Amino acid sequence: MIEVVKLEKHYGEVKALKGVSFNVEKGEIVGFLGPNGAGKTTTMQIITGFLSPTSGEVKVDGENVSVDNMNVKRKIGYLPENNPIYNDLSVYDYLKFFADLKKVGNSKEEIKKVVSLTKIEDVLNRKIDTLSKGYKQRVGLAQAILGDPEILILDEPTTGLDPNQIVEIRNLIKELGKEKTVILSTHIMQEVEQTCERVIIINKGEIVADDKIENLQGKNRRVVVEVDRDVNEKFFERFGVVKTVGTNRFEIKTDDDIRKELSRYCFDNGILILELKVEFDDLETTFRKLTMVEG
Ligand SMILES: Nc1ncnc2c1ncn2[C@@H]1O[C@H](COP(=O)(O)OP(=O)(O)OP(=O)(O)O)[C@@H](O)[C@H]1O
Repeated sequence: MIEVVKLEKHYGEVKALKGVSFNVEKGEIVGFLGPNGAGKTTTMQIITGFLSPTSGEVKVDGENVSVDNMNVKRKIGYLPENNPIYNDLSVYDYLKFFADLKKVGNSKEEIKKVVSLTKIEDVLNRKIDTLSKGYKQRVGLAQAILGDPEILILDEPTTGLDPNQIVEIRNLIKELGKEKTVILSTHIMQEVEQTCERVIIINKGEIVADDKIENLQGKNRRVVVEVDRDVNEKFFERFGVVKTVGTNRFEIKTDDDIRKELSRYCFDNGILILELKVEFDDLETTFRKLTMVEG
C-alpha cells in the first residue's frame, strides 16, 4: 500500500536520506526507529507530501505522492513532531479549521466522531493552551484522523508525555491501528515493542533493519557455561566459537540449544556445571548495535 523507493534528501551539504526504501502493507503498524537525526522526520514528511525528495519516490496505492497531489494526501493523516497546535483556538475551532482545510464533508458529524474516538469530549470548548500535554496529543491525533484517512503517520507521538499519558496515547494508537495502516516514529524501544508488529530501523539516513520484532529479538544467540574446575576455551570448541567471560566461565556462540549435549560432555569428562544458560540480544541491544555511534 505504501512504497518508499530509493529516497534521497539533501539539505545543502547534509545528506539526510541516502536511498531509503521500504514497503508497508495495508493494516500494518510499523515502528520507525532511529536515534536523533537519523532521518525519521524527513522520511515522514516526504511520505505525507509535506516535503519533496531530492530523488526517489513514494507511492500510495500505486499513486505518486507529491506536494500537490490532494487525492493521495487525503488518504494520509499526519501527526507532526512536537504537534504544533494553535494555542489560541478552542479544541472545537481547531478541529473545525482542519476539517475545512481537508474539505471533510459534513464536518460537524466528522468532528463528533473523532472527538469520541480520542475521548476529548470534556475539553471541546477549552482553549488549547490550557490543556495538558497528553490532551494536546489527543487533539493532535483527532486532527490526524479527521476525514477517516487509511494511513496514519505519527512522528514521535509520546515525546514529552508523562508515564501515564504515554500509556494512554499508546493504547489510543493501538486502538486506531486496528482499522488503519500506521507508521510510528520513535526512539523509544519499548514503544515499538508494545505497539508495533514490525520495525524499520534507520541510522544516518540508511535503513539498517526491516523485520518483524520477534526476528530482531533473539539475535546473537550464545550459551553461557560455568564449570567447577580449570578448563580452557579449547575444551568447548567442538560446540562453537568460545570466549572466556570469567573464571572458568565461557560463552559459546551457537544458534543451537546445545545444553543437553554440553551437560553430557562435561559429565563424561568428570566436570560439574555450576551454571548453564542460553542468552540472546533483546531489541534494545540489537538497536544499539545497529545504530552505534563510532569512536
Ligand atoms: N531543514 C533542514 N536543514 C538542514 N538540515 C536539516 C533540516 N532538517 C533536517 N536536517 C538534518 O537532516 C538530518 C535528519 O534529520 P531528521 O529531522 O529527519 O531526523 P530525525 O530522525 O527525525 O531526528 P529527531 O529524532 O531528532 O527528530 C539531521 O542531520 C538534521 O540535522
